[in-house]
Amino acid sequence: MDGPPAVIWREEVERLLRYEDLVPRLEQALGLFSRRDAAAVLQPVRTAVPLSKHGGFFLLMPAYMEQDGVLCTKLVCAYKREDESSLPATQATVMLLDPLYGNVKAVMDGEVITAMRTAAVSAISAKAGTPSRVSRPEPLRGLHPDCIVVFNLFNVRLLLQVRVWSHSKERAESFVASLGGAASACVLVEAAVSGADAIVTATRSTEPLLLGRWVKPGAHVAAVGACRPDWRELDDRLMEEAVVYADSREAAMVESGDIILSGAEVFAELGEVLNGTKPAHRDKTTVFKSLGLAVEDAVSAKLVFDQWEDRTSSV
Ligand SMILES: NC(=O)C1=CN([C@@H]2O[C@H](COP(=O)(O)OP(=O)(O)OC[C@H]3O[C@@H](n4cnc5c(N)ncnc54)[C@H](O)[C@@H]3O)[C@@H](O)[C@H]2O)C=CC1
Ligand SMILES: O=C([O-])C1=[NH+]CCC1
Repeated sequence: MDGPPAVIWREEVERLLRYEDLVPRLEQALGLFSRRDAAAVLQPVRTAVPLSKHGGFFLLMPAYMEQDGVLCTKLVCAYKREDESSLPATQATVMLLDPLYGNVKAVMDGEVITAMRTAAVSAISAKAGTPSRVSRPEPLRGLHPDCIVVFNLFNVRLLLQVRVWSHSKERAESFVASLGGAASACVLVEAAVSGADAIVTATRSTEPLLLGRWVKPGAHVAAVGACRPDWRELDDRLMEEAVVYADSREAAMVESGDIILSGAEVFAELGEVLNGTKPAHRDKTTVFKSLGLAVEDAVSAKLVFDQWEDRTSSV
């Protein structure tokens, strides 16, 4: 495509990206990534530039999928500080390029892509790591449509009850309200997680806030925050007792405070489980350390761009 890049912003990305298209592409991309086949995926560990003065960091996340003809990079800034700004703590922009000439085909909002692909990968990990005994025939009703789509897609029908904790009571309550009411806010982390089959941590905490002694044996934890080597969400006990999975081994050894500081070993990548080369220990306590992969953004951006081109050419 000649000419200036397409600019595809937030509302349009929200309209164009659907979990039912995204999830199979992510499963495939995670599997390809874990094969370490350079013709399928070339993705270095991302470049991180600390923004110490502002309590944040800047990440450059390139990926090249030769066989699929996808060349992409995401620029993302994430902050741990709390302030009065209404701007989100994680801000991202994705650029899709033509690998043949290097011209930029599209510049698109990366916040929706980041939020959706991260949630979908957590659901993929829960599908792999949650004991089958918690399955039930019908998902909990009344949840936000996004949750229902993700959980239905995977047959992860374990939502008997949803409990939410935030260090801000107002945020926990507003999140519960956004889920459609079929959830409850808890004042203590322990109350939110005790007895749970699946736990998601997605905070900007730099200290452990989920303690192993609260986690039911056999539970699955998707740990999404703590993406810097000195940040933590999970304590040493949980890291020692769990079988630990990660999206990328190399990234985990460089970026994950929960893994580096606890000395835990990464048993397998999620892609290896999806490829069938490593087992999912469903009946043990499992931790999936999510850091976020450029290849997840690349397949998401390709989906958005293909849909955008289809719509534009049919007008
Ligand atoms: N694994 C992945 O693929 C991705 C990870 N992230 C990471 O996930 C985390 C959450 O990101 P967003 O949802 O964009 O941020 P957010 O600001 O929307 O949500 C983070 C929540 O953490 C809370 N928080 C802040 N400090 C805390 C503390 N000390 N203890 C407990 N809670 C605290 C905030 O009040 C807020 O409710 C960040 O660490 C971010 O870097 C973000 C995007 C992708
Ligand atoms: O993958 C991602 O986009 C991010 N991981 C940590 C902060 C943002």
